[in-house]
Amino acid sequence: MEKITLPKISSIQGTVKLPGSKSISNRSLLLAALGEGQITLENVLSSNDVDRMFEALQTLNIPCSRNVEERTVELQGCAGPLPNGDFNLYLENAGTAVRSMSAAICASKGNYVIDGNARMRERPIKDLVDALQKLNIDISYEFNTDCPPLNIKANGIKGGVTSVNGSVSSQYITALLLASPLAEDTVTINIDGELTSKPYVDMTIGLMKKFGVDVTNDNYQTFTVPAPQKYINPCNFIVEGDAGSASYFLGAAAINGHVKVYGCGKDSIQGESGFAGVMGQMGAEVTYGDNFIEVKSNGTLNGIDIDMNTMTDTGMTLAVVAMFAKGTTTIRNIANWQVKETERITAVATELKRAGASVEEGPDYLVINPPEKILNCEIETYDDHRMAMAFAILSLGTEITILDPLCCKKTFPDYFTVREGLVK
Ligand SMILES: O=C(O)C1=C[C@@H](OP(=O)(O)O)[C@@H](O)[C@H](O)C1
Ligand SMILES: C=C(OP(=O)(O)O)C(=O)O
Repeated sequence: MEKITLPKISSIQGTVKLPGSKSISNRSLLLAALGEGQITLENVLSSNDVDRMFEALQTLNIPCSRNVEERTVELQGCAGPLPNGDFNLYLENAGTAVRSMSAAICASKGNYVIDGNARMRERPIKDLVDALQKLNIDISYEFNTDCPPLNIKANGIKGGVTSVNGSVSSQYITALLLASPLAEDTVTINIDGELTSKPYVDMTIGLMKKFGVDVTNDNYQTFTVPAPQKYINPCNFIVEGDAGSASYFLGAAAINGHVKVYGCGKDSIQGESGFAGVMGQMGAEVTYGDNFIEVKSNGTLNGIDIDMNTMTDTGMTLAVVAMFAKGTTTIRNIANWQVKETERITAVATELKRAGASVEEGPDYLVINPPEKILNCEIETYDDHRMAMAFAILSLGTEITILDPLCCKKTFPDYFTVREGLVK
């Protein structure tokens, strides 16, 4: 579909059963593959990012089967490193899959190529490669670009001390952590600079614990993973609903409506679940339950000045909600938005301006002043699922056209259908 024109709507109302979290689906698939025993994963997301991870496990000949309708995956783990051999893995633009697989495969023995689509070939991975090279792993770039494709001549991980820049992506630290129990000896990871997106590292450590492995976190500056340790698969594991996907409905409800999302609640392991709290700070009525989050509009939203480093994905939803708030919204500490699906600071600023806002764009911040009236226009999405999903919220103010809306298939293929069921 080339574009979708969304008519102006007055409110958004209803309940949503959330699709599984992309981050938890991809972590649990890899953990299950490394773990000992048979496991059933439930509520696994079906979307490009997770499909590529599942296919990679199939390519590696890991015994696994999937029922997409029932959202389940059955898998027999390797009880240690992934299979040895020579394999090429294509992971499209799935950062979670490319980064974690690049480190995990180093524990095996063989020649592996890890590649992605054109945008993935522009997304930096040097910090992770440097950190792996410091552990004496033979990993290099196919084209000398500091980006995938990567060539890995894997011969196990000995262990030892490494360091990694923490300011570009937490996924590098997640990748090192997930692979470290497979080493022959303890791995110590020192973080250079301030670690970005910390809740994603907490998620990694929490899930490693669920699969039987301990990590010591010394104030996000040093992580120590005693090795070797074996991952043990629990019999079954339920993937939480995706808090990032929830934000498009909860953000719209904060403007005008009432939405309850199921599958993710007050004890969520996803930092992005804090997004509803941000809506609360702006003036919406918010309830966190055991397995739901509910947002009701309270009439007026006020602009906010906020550090969104811990909610890097839902910060984009906030930028669009800001178009409906009274006063200025400033979103800070978001430098790494530029190395994601697109250069997100620039993309968000450009499209908000197209819809009439006055926006100041900095290297790590956005200042958004909403227009008196949101303009009916065509929104470019830059092959970024979150651009398509977040900018659909503008339909609460005007008819809006979203170009290439199906780029949402990266994490939420049904987004526009589910949204349609809620519009009033
Ligand atoms: O570890 C993860 O699952 C993720 C970490 C975040 O990336 P950064 O650490 O690069 O901010 C986030 O943007 C991404 O969607 C998922
Ligand atoms: C940054 C994102 O994805 P990735 O896992 O590819 O980094 C995202 O989903 O917003």
